[in-house]
Amino acid sequence: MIKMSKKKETVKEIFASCSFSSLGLHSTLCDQLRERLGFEAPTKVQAQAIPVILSGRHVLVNAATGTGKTVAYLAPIINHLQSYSPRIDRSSGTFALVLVPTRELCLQVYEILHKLLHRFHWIVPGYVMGGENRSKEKARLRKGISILVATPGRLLDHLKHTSSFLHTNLRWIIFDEADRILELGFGKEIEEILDILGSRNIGSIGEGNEVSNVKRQNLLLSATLNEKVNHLAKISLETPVLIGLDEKKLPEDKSHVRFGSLESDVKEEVEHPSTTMRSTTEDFKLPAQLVQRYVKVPCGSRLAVLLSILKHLFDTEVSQKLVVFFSTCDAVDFHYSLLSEFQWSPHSQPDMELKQLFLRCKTFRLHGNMKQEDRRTTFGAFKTEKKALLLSTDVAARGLDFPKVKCIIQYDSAGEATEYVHRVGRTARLGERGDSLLFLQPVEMDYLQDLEKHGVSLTEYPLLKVLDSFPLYGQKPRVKKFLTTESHPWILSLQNALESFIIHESKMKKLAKDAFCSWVRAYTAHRGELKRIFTLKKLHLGHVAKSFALKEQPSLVGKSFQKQSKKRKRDQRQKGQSGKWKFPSKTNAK
Ligand SMILES: Nc1ncnc2c1ncn2[C@@H]1O[C@H](COP(=O)(O)OP(=O)(O)OP(=O)(O)O)[C@@H](O)[C@H]1O
Repeated sequence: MIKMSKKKETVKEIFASCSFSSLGLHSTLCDQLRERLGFEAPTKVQAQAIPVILSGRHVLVNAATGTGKTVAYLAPIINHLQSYSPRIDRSSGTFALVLVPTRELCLQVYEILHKLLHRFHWIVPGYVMGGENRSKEKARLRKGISILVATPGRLLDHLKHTSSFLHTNLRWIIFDEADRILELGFGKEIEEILDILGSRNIGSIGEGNEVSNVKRQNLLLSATLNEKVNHLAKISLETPVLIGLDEKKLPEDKSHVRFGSLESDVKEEVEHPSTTMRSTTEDFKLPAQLVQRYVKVPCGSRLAVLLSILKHLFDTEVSQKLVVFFSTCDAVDFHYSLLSEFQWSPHSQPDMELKQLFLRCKTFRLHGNMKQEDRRTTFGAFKTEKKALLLSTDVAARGLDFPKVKCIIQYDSAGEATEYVHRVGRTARLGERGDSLLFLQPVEMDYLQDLEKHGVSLTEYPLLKVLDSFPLYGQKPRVKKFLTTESHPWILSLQNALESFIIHESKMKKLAKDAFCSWVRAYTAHRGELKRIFTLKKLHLGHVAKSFALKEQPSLVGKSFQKQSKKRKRDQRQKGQSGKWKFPSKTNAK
């Protein structure tokens, strides 16, 4: 009963009490929303944004994760394009450009677009993104794409080198997940794109400029706001309508919403944030129904605790879908192989043979070093599963919409609070219930205060209670005796089993060593204030090794470490030269 009314309350908080048609959308489009996507009524963000976007104003949307921002911008654009008379066709080139930070998000937006355009066959959707075949993309651009979804690096490439890419009719530029685009280091590319398209704010965008005669309308969407987003808003939006922003976040003079002086550059803004929209702690928008917890785990027991919690979650809930975030690609690979191969039955005596896979659920992995095709397959497969586990780097943290994910585990801390918010935003979407769990070592507990400063507060996860619930050799541990995690018999036995598994499998040992080295490197890459909390000096590297089930600490000056450093530098050089994928300093991180 209580559950029902809570659900109703959440529905009320998320959805608006109007219909799509009352917002001014064409009836065929409303039918598509209902039939193809199953959307009966608009979310609040959609109800606010759609009429404003239909009116032609520039818009900045700052709304919580999973509140329906994608349709909020796609629907009004389609609505405009379907009404053009005479009808547009492929030969008119591109009318709308949706910029997204990652390839997965590119495909996700394209999929929704494709569904919405089902009955508007003359409006052609398409995408271009890193990792895809350039010549095939060129051919598609030559034929004409009306609404183009793109990652910035590849788009810039085509703008410079694909002469048949027609964009003189361009009317809309949309920055989806703008904060992420900028964090990935695409700021320069974005400015160049705006310049080439004649869409940089120099008073009146798109009017009378040399590139286009079409009146431009730019839209910027972001679940978090910061100085960089602020700068992008300043250079790309003209007197925008702000949606989802609290009064207190607006600049003093609300009648003329401005974003700092046009002469100022990013640096100036960082130094004088008061001249711009305030980027404060309140900028984080989290779904109200999200239950956020942390678990305090000594370094050496981290792996055993992670596996125990996963087992507990998958054993107690039939349809469990879960994402675990790691700091590096190597860590994802190691844990993925471990979970796919590690067999252990707690019911059998240590020397007996009876074994079964420790975690019985489908496990997937996703990170930036995987082949594009594998990334695509994982993305599609995890979406449709009902019971599954995804191990991922931050490549999955932004914008991706995996239906029915019940829990997010941040095994390695996200570092920046914005990243924390985006990771947990993969659950509790659109009013659904969701849990998040953050792993912290005792020396990292100050991170909670850092999150608190951003209005994010977490409660403690009852770890010992969960560990006590596991029967060991058919018996439950005698609860009162074991007051610490590391001395808990379940953890001790599991850790032993993990270590002896790794020591006997040379492939696993290699993966564990590589993961250890990249983990250490990523740990040292925390920046600013976070460096004080996540300090390698405070850690015992032997304990870190244990968290990769290694009995001994691998050498950090050994071959493997040097090889990885060289590979990293080589990768960075290549990425820098091609201007494709640039990541923040966290190595092996995506
Ligand atoms: N009006 C609606 N009715 C029902 N479901 C909806 C509606 N609008 C969006 N959804 C669903 O809600 C989920 C979240 O939507 P979407 O991915 O657009 O959110 P978002 O705000 O962009 O999230 P993020 O900030 O994480 O990118 C998706 O599964 C989408 O299909």
